[in-house]
Amino acid sequence: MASADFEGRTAAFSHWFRGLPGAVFSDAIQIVDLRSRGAGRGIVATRDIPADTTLFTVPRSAIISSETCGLKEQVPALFESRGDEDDEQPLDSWSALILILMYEYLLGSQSRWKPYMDVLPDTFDTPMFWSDDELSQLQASATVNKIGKASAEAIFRSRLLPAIRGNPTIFHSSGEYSDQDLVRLAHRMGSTVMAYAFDLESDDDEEDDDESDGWMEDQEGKSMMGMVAMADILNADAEFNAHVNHGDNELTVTTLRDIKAGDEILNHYGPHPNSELLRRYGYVTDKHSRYDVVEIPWEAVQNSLISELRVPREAVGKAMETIDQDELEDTFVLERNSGEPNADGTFASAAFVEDMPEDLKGQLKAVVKALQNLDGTLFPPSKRRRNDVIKSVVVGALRSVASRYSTTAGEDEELLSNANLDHRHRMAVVVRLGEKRLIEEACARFSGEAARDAPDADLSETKRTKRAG
Ligand SMILES: C[S@@+](CC[C@H](N)C(=O)[O-])C[C@H]1O[C@@H](n2cnc3c(N)ncnc32)[C@H](O)[C@@H]1O
Repeated sequence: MASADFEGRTAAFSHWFRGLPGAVFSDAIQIVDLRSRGAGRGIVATRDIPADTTLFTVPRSAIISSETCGLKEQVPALFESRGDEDDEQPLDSWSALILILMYEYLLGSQSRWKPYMDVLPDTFDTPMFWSDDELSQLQASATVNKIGKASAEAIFRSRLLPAIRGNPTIFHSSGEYSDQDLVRLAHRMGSTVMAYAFDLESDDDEEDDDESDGWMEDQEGKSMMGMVAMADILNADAEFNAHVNHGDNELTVTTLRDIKAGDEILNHYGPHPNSELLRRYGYVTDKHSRYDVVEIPWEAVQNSLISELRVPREAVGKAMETIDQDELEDTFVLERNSGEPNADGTFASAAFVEDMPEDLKGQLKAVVKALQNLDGTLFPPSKRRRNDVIKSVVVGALRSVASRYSTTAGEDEELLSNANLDHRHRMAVVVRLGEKRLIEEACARFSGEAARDAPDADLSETKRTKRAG
C-alpha cells in the first residue's frame, strides 16, 4: 500500500473511531506506521504513561459481530438451526464472522465500518499464502501439515458460497464476482478473522478464562467472535504491556506497567510457539521462541527403541499389541516449562526443558514393560537402568527428528546473519531454528540425566571428585 494511501486510511480510521459514541482514545498514544519492520500499523506512547492507565475504550456497539451486523436481521436462517441436516445448522462462529466481513466488504462505501474495513489487510504473510518453495523452507517443522487451506476452502464452497448466491440482493454487488473471486475473498476474510478477531468474552467468563486475553481461540463455533476496531491495531509479543478488559458495554485497553514515551503498546496473543504465531498471524518474534514445540512421532521413538535395545521390530510390534490400542498415541509434543507471565506482562523466569512429554514417558514405559514381559532378559532388573534406557531412547528419537531438517542450527544462524534474507525465508528459518534448539536443549538435558542416573557414571564421578580432592 502506497504511503499516502496508508496514512490517509490511518487518519480516516482514527477520525472515524474518535467519533464513535462512547469511544475514548487517549492523547498519550498514537497509531504509527511500522511497515519498515514488517509490523504494519501499531500504537505507540507519545509520552510516559503510568501503569493502570486507560488507553482507549471500544463501545461494544462498534464491534463487527453477528449481534451488530445487519446480515443477521436480513437472513436470520444463516444464524439459526432450521432442522437436523448438516446444511440446516447455523454457521459456526468462525464462518459466520467471515461471511459478515464479506457482506460488509461487498457493501463498499455503504458499510458503516468502511473506514475500519479500509485499514484491514488485503495480503498476508501466513503460510496459507506461501508458495511451495517458501513452504519448503520450514523443512521438517510439523506446522507444514497444519495450514488447512483445502479444508477452509471446502467450508467456503459448501457453506459460504451458497449463502451468498442464495441472497444476491443482500450480498450487494456479489453478482459481479465469480465463484473463484468469492472464494478468494473468503480466504482473505478468513485470514483476517484468524489474525484480528477477538473471542468476545462476557464479564462473567473473564474470571475463569485465563486463555490468551480473549484472542480468538475458538473455531468450533461455541463463543461469539467479533472484530474490535482499534484493539486490533495493537501488535503483540510474548512480553507485553497492555491488556484488553471485556466489560458489559465496552472493551477497555489499559497499561499493565509504566510505559516510556516512544514505546510500542503491546497486547498478548497467547503463549504461542513461533510456528503457531506464523500460522495464525504471519510473524515470529525472538521472545516467542521460549514457547517453541517439537512434535516427536512415535515411529521415531520406536525405531530408536529397536536400535537402542537391539530387539527385533516384531518384538516391539508384539509388545504394543498387548497394550490397549486406545491408549497409544502417534505423536508427542516436546516443550519447555515456560511458566506464566507476571501480572505486569513480563516474564517471570527463563524457560527450560524440564522433562520429556509425560504421555511419551508413559507410553514408552508401558512398551518397555510389555517387552520385558515377553522377554525378561531384555532389560537389567534395576529400575534406574530402565529409566536410563528410556532417556537414551528419547534422545535417539530426537536426534532422528533433528536429522529430518536439511540444515544444521549453525547453518540457520549463518543465514539469519544475512540482512538481505527474504522476509518469509527469514521467518521460516526462525521457526525451524527454534525447533532445532529445543531438540538440542532436550538432548543435552536427557543425556546429562541419563549419564547422571547411570550407576557407573555415578561411580566415575565420585572417583574423579576424590582424585581432584
Ligand atoms: C491484530 S493485528 C495488529 C495490527 C496490524 N499490525 C495492522 O497493521 O493491522 C495482527 C497482525 O499484526 C502483525 N503483528 C502483530 N504483532 C507483531 C509483531 N510483534 N511484529 C510484527 N508483526 C506483528 C501481524 O501481521 C499480525 O497478523
